[in-house]
Amino acid sequence: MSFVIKDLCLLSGYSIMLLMLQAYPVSSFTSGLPTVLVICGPGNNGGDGLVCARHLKLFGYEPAIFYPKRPNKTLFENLTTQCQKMDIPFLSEFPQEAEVIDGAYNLAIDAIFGFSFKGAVREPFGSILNTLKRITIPIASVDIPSGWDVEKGNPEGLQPDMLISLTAPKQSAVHFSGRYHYLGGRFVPLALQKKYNLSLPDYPGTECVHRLL
Ligand SMILES: NC(=O)C1=CN([C@@H]2O[C@H](COP(=O)(O)OP(=O)(O)OC[C@H]3O[C@@H](n4cnc5c(N)ncnc54)[C@H](O)[C@@H]3O)[C@@H](O)[C@H]2O)[C@H](O)CC1
Repeated sequence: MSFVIKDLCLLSGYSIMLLMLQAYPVSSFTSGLPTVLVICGPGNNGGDGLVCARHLKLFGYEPAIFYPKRPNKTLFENLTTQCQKMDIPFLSEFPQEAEVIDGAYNLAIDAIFGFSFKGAVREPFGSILNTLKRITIPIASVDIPSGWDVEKGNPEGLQPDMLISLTAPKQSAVHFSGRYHYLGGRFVPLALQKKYNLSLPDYPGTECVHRLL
């Protein structure tokens, strides 16, 4: 099972990076390399963020990672080591002021929570989300905007510029009001698509991503 999750994290992170390239190309940033703040949560959504950061670095972005709750699991330890070996900085503290983030970064990736988020947000993530709600640089959320109920969304929560649904959009995606909605990942075997009656797009050729909005 962990092998499957690892593969899916790798594919998800790679898809996320492809979508960032499409929506926010490096060439569109005129003053130096685009800096990206990647905020990673404690589960697989955070793992997607780590993989994404690594690929962004390979494609000319300057990612920095904030990863405050690191699970004691080989998969996440290995993903962390890979980022460290690529000289991607890990922040020891999260900037409290939205203006500091706006001044230091061009983009933010919200890889805090995905479909297993439940209940009231626990610290340190409550404070982090409150700060993220006040930043003005674009936020790209992985799978579900963090703090949203997987089905009902959260009108008071983060309102990202980009949503990257993985495998299939979750029900809360109908409440997304940002500019870009992409579907990343081409992971579902036909048998599962049939079993759950999923209506997924065709991915032409070797495409792994699909623009929905
Ligand atoms: N095919 C796919 O769709 C794939 C999706 N992937 C990504 O994995 C996440 C789901 O991962 P999972 O580990 O199940 O959960 P999360 O990352 O959403 O978070 C679990 C983590 O968060 C903690 N937590 C839950 N609620 C709270 C709360 N209220 N306050 C604080 N902390 C909370 C919980 O304790 C866990 O530690 C999915 O969305 C995709 O992004 C994979 O890449 C595989 C393919």
